[in-house]
Amino acid sequence: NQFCEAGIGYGDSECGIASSSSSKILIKGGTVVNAHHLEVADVYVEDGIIAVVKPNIKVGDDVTVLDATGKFVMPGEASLHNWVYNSIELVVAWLVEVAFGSDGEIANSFHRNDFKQMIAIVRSGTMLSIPPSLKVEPTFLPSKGFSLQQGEDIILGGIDPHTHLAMEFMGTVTIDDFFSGQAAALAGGTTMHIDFVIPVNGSLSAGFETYLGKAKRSCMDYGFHMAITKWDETVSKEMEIMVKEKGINSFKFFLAYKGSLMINDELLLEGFKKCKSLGALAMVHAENGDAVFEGQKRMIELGITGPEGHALSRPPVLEGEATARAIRLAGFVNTPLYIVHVMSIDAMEEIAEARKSGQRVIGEPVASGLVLDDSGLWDPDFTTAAKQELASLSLSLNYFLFFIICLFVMSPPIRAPGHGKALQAGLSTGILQLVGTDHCAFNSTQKAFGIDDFRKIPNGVNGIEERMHLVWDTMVESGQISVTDYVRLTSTECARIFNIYPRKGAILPGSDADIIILNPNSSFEISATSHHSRSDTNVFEGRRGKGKVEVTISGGRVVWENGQLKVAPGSGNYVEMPPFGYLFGGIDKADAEYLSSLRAPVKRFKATT
Ligand SMILES: NC(=O)NCCC(=O)O
Ligand SMILES: [Zn+2]
Repeated sequence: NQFCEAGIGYGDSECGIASSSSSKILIKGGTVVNAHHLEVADVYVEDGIIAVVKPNIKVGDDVTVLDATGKFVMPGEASLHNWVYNSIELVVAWLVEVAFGSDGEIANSFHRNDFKQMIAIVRSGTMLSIPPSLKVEPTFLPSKGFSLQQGEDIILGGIDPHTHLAMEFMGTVTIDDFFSGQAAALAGGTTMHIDFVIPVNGSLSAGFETYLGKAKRSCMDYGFHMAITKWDETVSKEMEIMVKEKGINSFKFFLAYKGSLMINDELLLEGFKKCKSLGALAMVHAENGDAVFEGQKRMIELGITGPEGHALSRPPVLEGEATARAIRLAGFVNTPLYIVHVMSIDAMEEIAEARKSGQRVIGEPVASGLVLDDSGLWDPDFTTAAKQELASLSLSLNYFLFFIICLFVMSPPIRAPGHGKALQAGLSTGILQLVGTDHCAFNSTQKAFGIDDFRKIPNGVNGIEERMHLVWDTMVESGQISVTDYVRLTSTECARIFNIYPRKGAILPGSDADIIILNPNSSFEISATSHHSRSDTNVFEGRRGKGKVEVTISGGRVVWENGQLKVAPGSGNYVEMPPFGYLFGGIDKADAEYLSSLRAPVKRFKATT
């Protein structure tokens, strides 16, 4: 039903089952964009797979035809089924949430906001009418050598390499689960994401099973990375099982979050060695956790307990230090390294140096780090905008300001103006390789855990729904990157790094039919009142830009069209990712060359007396 499909259901019992019938789709007249090439062509999809990409495909009447003339078609996926709108169910669920979730004035105030959003979603719900199907004529088989025309566009569905759905973190759980987070993703043109499994009491297998359970309500394809939070023989053996039997080919090490997820350099080295032997990619959250801990103490001693203390306690230099350390240790082991959420010039410069010297280091900026800055924390005019909202929500000014500022709390912090622009330049010049989100959303009630102490504000911001629009507007519209670069940075490079290309990340015959149609002449506006995340806030609130994802096709089914989502829990699939991706090519040769260059051990003869 619509309640479920809008991503705001609270239990399986309320949610409908996705249609399992396959569909045939022809996307007509768009500009098909791959990372390597752009062409005006039609795309014919059957049984969830791209079957033909060529101009002027003729089809029969059992095929759904989508007109993409004047638009870009890029990698994405869709699921057709009827959905029923039930506002009573929605309001009851909201009342339950208020009854069980209210904790004081702040919580209740923001539940009122929840309600406003829910009503807005309910009011906007309508059924999608699907155009009559047309039959495919057997003469239209994959072919090469057709001529290009000017003017229309189709684009690959985005892949988000970095999300945290249903994650237990800092005493709470992220507000978006695998259903609501993925519904939001699809509405924004992302058709696959890779989430981080957190081990349960250090057990990788238990963590994996737990996350498979969380992902049961998935409505699009997803893969897993896995965090390593301790080290012993069991962890080492389990890493092997994860890679060889469970489809995981990347492990993340946290150098921050002292006392919880953080590991030390000894463990990092063991982890890097193991990753290398398995052909698995090592990933690092790069901040010096010991120094952050010291910085936090310093802030509290200075009486700085508000959210600005978060940024002040973990400055860019601590991100730069940890990035440099991780890079050097990965270089020492000679294994490829992926730095997640690069937020500062300091970290980016370390990556640039390493890449210049030939080291295999991948840098991932995230949507928030690229387009936001920390000025909201310091700008005196900021209160003006806040007061206007305040009037409509009848909140106290202090609480309202506090929430707005808390929203921006993530780690590493969103930096001062200048860092984001530099990260954009890093992306356009190849220093950084792909864009993620680190979608780790909380609602205002959860952010309020840190009302008296910034160290208790759950770290994380949204982005899974906004990334494709923000990168298009910020990077393509401004002329910093081309349309093919856009596909590379938001989809193809992720698929290549995690070794699932060209099944994902390409519009080619045989690839999964994960496709979006993006209209470059349309525009978007971001707001918590219209987004599909369960959060009652949006860190990009009020942002407008050009370029709109008008259609999302996931696994060959239209899931987003005319501003309506048509998804159901349980329709998404786990994508296994094999080890030894392209980053591992030649590592063995480099090792052999290193060994042969040692001229050691030196043979020494003991002097006889
Ligand atoms: N980044 C953040 O603030 N939250 C998510 C956990 C992490 O990736 O560090
Ligand atoms: Zn992180």
